Amino acid sequence: MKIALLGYGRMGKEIEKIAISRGHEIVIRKDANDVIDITLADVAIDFSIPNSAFSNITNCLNNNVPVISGTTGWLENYDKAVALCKEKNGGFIYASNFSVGVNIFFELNKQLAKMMSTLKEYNVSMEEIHHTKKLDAPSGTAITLAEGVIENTSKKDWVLGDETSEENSIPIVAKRIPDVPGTHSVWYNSEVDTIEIKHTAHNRKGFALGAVIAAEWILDKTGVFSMKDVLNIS
Ligand SMILES: NC(=O)C1=CN([C@@H]2O[C@H](COP(=O)(O)OP(=O)(O)OC[C@H]3O[C@@H](n4cnc5c(N)ncnc54)[C@H](O)[C@@H]3O)[C@@H](O)[C@H]2O)C=CC1
Ligand SMILES: O=C(O)C1=N[C@H](C(=O)O)C[C@H](O)C1
Repeated sequence: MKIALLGYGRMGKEIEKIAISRGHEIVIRKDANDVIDITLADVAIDFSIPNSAFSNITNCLNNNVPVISGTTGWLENYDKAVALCKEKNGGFIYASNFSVGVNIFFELNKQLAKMMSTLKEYNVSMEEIHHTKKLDAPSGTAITLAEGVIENTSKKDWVLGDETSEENSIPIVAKRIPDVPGTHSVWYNSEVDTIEIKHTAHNRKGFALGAVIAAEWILDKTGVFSMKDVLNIS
């Protein structure tokens, strides 16, 4: 299939390698303000920057090109993207993390949250560690993890920082260390012990492979989907 890469940075280049190895053709490599004709592509993969993701996505949907977005930090416009996708009968997938491992980790996190929900002696908190070039904090993955806990416990929201006076908030610590592709931990601390679940990405290949698999999957479909649909995780 003919792929448009919207964003040709670290992820765009990693996706290019995997897409070509799976027999696809890259017909557009859009960086910054490049002017493109999106209709040249069968499908678009957006890994750009928080300020650009929404306009990249609307350009695809307005031109009947299905679009995968992995860009984080733009979700204040997510509902508008969903509405446009429905209006245009298009195809759209956003995932804060496209790796198979993290999508399993998301389900594990929800199961653990259910089990911990009645144990009031445990306090939940999270940490995400990423490379120093990352623009947003907390990471999209950490936000999805927090949402998984909120759905299954009495927690109401999350806060960025290591302490919160709000009993109903989940504190998320964001650390920036050179070259770290992405590490996420969820802790339940009590006076007597700690339960920890952790996902460590060793490189960006898992994110990129998941995005290409999602692009292959959405090609003949219309609707708004998630990685859970793509991977058929129950
Ligand atoms: N969902 C997932 O699995 C993953 C998501 N990400 C997210 O993907 C995004 C990109 O990550 P990286 O590739 O590491 O960043 P990067 O900074 O290496 O690449 C972003 C690229 O987008 C370009 N860009 C700027 N304006 C643009 C526009 N209007 N249209 C198209 N491109 C534009 C920049 O010039 C840059 O080359 C970030 O939001 C990051 O958090 C990163 C890894 C995995
Ligand atoms: O910016 C990154 O690099 C990553 N961003 C995503 C996020 O914000 O969760 C996914 C992954 O952790 C890498």
